[in-house]
Amino acid sequence: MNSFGMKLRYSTFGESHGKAIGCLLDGVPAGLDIDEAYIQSELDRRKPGKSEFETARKEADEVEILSGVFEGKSTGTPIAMIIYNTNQKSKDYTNIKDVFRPGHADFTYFHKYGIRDYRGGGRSSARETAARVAAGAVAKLMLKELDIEVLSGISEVAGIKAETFDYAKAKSSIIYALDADKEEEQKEAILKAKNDHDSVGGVSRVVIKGAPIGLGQPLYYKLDGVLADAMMGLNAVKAVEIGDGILSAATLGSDNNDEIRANGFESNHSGGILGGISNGEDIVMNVYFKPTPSIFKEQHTVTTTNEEVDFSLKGRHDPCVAIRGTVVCEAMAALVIADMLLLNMGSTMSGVSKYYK
Ligand SMILES: Cc1cc2nc3c(=O)[nH]c(=O)nc-3n(C[C@H](O)[C@H](O)[C@H](O)COP(=O)(O)O)c2cc1C
Ligand SMILES: C=C(O[C@@H]1CC(C(=O)O)=C[C@@H](OP(=O)(O)O)[C@H]1O)C(=O)O
Repeated sequence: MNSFGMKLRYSTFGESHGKAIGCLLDGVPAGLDIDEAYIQSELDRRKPGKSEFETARKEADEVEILSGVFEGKSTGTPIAMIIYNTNQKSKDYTNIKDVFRPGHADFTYFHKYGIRDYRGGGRSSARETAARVAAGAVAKLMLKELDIEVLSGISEVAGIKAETFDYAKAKSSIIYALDADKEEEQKEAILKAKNDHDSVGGVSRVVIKGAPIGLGQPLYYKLDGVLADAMMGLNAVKAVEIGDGILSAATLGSDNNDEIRANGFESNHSGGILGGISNGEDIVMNVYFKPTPSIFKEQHTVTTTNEEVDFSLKGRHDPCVAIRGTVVCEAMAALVIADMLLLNMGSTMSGVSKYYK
């Protein structure tokens, strides 16, 4: 179970090698056009097995809406969506039945729950993120009505950094690369690691365009805090930056401040958030993914009875999880922004009257 949000609440269910995964999204206002083809197109962007840069597990990720939608519109009741698993191949995982993969959640899940669902990591597999993308697609439909867009792409692979950020181009790139000049080098780094039975990390850059001034609560439930929580809650994410992020700790105030003119801000070092509240500029984040833990090199580990063993893994794994992870970052960002918008409707009297008119 995973949930966040004050007005727009969601949770997901299912395991990677179980029958199905899915989500329950509660709080979507009635009357929203639910474009099922759009929801499916978002799932298609994240689904596994599309290229050599991803896991070889092939899932169609066809989404079925079970509730909360009537004659193409949301009814204001919980929206449930389901995606059946079709390509599990659980026997590939029998050799990790009693051993913990270094870097994965196997060790901690076992010690916490005393149960070892070794079938592809069970609940801890990022297969679950398909359900997040389905929920996020509905949030994106809400945002579209308000001309708010969430975009993303890969800015970095194995330390090879993009110098330009072309979100339109990223949509057509097989690895969602933001910089056409760096794309080949980034692809080579992924394939080299894959051939070496290894993996690489990467960075997703996410931008939210068109968000109004005023999203986010001061002091608690801050927009930057909630966005960071949503991103850190994703599998393999190890750091999140808002705006200039880490760099800002090494800059002078005079360089870091975004000076203000009558027609707006002169720069956007803050990444569109001041005091936990959106300032009307683009909201910009960098989300850092570690290298895929499941690699095919021989490694030291221990068994469930704490015996030391050397083992080699089978199964189908992403050589760079950031590639598909970037689509999930967009979904999570959309859910946060939609939640903040709904929350804002009650933050002023005019918001309240507009909502209930
Ligand atoms: C889209 C996506 C795909 C992933 N694919 C794999 C994979 O194929 N193999 C793997 O071992 N980990 C994969 N991961 C990462 C693991 O799920 C993650 O590292 C694991 O659950 C442990 O959690 P932690 O890294 O957050 O500590 C993927 C993550 C994401 C976001
Ligand atoms: C199946 C997907 O990705 C999976 C994410 C994942 C992991 O450990 O996170 C491990 C691999 O699969 P399994 O759970 O079978 O080991 C990936 O193929 C998916 O994204 O749909």
